[in-house]
Amino acid sequence: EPSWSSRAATEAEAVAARSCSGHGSAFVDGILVDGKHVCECNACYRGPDCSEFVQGCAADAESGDPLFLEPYWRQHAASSAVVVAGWHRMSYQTDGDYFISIELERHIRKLHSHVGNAITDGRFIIFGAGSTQLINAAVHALSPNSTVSSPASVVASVPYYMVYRTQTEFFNSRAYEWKGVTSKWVDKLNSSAPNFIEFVTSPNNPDGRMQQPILPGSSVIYDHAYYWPHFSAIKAPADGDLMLFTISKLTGHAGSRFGWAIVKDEGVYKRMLTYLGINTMGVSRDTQLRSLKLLKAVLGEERGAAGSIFEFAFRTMRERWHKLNKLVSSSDRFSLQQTRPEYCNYFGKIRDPSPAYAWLKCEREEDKNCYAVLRAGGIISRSGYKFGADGRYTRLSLIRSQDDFDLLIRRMDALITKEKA
Ligand SMILES: C=C(NCc1c(COP(=O)(O)O)cnc(C)c1O)C(=O)O
Repeated sequence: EPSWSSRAATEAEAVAARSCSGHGSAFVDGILVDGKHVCECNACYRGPDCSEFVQGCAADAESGDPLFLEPYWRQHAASSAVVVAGWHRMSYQTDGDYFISIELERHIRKLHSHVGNAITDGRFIIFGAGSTQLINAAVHALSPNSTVSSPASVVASVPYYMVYRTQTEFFNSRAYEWKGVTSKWVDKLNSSAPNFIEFVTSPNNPDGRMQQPILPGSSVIYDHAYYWPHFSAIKAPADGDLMLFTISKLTGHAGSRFGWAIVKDEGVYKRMLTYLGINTMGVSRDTQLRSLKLLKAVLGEERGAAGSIFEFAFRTMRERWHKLNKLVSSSDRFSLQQTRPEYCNYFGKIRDPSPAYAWLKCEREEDKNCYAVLRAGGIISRSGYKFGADGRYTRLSLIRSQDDFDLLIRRMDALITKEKA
């Protein structure tokens, strides 16, 4: 009698065996045509096995969809797969308090200690459905009770990740309000800014800069989504009062919707827990199971070993940055953010830049809308306007699939070559 899990394993193996020419994937929960799971193709590929390139297709460099890590997980299939029993954690309750898995929290602390990118001792950890859910949970927790106090002012430095603004405006709470660019307030305020909540993204999305708070006395939400060896030298463990991390940019599993916050103050932590309890009663237990499996795979590898996730991710991002930088440096029409090699505690050496995004500037006077210039060249980017910046800038995502990146380079090369003709 086959074991109860063998049917699930057989089904997963059969779907994994489906060839999509390396330009797509079939999924166990994908749709079936003639009893077979269809191939879901990467952008610009089509056909039953995704083998057909769509001529003239625009390169998609718009979102930070972290598929650059998919090849790594295909190479580590056995250590990262998990079977979910039909009776797995059916209860609302988990073994830990507040809908949090004890083992997953323990592995997160172990991971930060291994990488050396954050202090977790003496801090509280809370889970969110992506760090996206924790962004507003943190704003809520840091805002004063609106019945007794004026609303908190939420600010961020340009260029900033737009969700800080779009969420704050969307929730339209009496407890807080979006007040725009941090630097605008530095001169206006007297010595301290007790009622300000400042987002500090470090490394920054879109330009990769390491950032520090600039408003004295503000409450700070440090967003360290990209503070991993993939994208940044690890210079010291982050030690902020409230820090956000996400599995999306660590393992690439944006679809699992798992992020966490590391919080120093117990009152702030409790208010975030209340938010998560009321909002969703915690993060899916299936997602917590899978996230634990992925972190165990990551922690099972030797520091910086060839083929380990941090080595694979850094090598991939460094090569992509090097290729794009070389191309753009040959043009006087475009320029990129300044980067330089830095010493990394994780790898124990000086390492080349490997940012997740290119912050591209159109240098010609007439090119006021850089997004449009690239779009005309068959490249979909994310306009600087969306980061509160000038339209002369636009962001290129470098963390997407190899197909997306290869096409981006092809289109960028053609655009630059044409400019020289
Ligand atoms: C996907 C993109 N950003 C994800 C992101 C997030 C959201 O990550 P999730 O944990 O996947 O919800 C949070 N913080 C920063 C600074 C981010 O850049 C993007 O910018 O295209």
